[in-house]
Amino acid sequence: MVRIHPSILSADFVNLERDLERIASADGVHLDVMDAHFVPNLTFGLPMVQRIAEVTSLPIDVHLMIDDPDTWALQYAIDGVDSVTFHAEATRDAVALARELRARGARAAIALKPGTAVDDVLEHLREFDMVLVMTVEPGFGGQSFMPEMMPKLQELRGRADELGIELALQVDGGITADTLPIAAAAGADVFVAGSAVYGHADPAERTHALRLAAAPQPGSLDR
Ligand SMILES: O=C(CO)[C@H](O)[C@H](O)COP(=O)(O)O
Ligand SMILES: [Co+2]
Repeated sequence: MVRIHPSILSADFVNLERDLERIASADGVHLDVMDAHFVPNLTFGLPMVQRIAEVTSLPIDVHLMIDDPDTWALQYAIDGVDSVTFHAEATRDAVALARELRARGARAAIALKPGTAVDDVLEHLREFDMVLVMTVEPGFGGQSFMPEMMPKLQELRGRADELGIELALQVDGGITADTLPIAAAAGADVFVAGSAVYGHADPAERTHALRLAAAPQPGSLDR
């Protein structure tokens, strides 16, 4: 099943409740937590995630771009948070952290920066509910999609199919109505979009346009 998860990174933080209502037809909302250490940008932390969880009924997908998620990620497994994603590059023991997140009722997800290979994740694929393949360098919205990440998606989807496990494959960075079908064809099924949704006057319409872009076209060989 295709899922569209707008990122509020490009929303109006002063009118956030209004901007959340504008994406009511989405499947989830993606919250980018950045600490100005793991990535060279600073956004928000747990108090903001807690408050958003109080005002939206959308499942929340937290993307932690922070150092030391082994220490901090569990705090984000609160009511309303569907999945917590931590970066492979920042984590000491990804399997242990994923198990702890699951024990707390959150879906566990691991993210890979563009320069990070899939090998370690492939070895432990059953431990994760979702893998996030970054299609930009994490830190900022509005960057260009990296099509060279598609083999990672193909490899992950192939291994998940071999193992017979349900694995969500998320892409984040530069997703538009033009790039989404490329990622979908490579095996992605959860699509994060920040500027493609909130960089336009009508985020509801843009959310709908992304969903249409994800629908298999007649005659295509897409999954
Ligand atoms: O994790 C992120 C950046 O590190 C954001 O989720 C992502 O970049 C969304 O922005 P856009 O769709 O504009 O690329
Ligand atoms: Co993100």
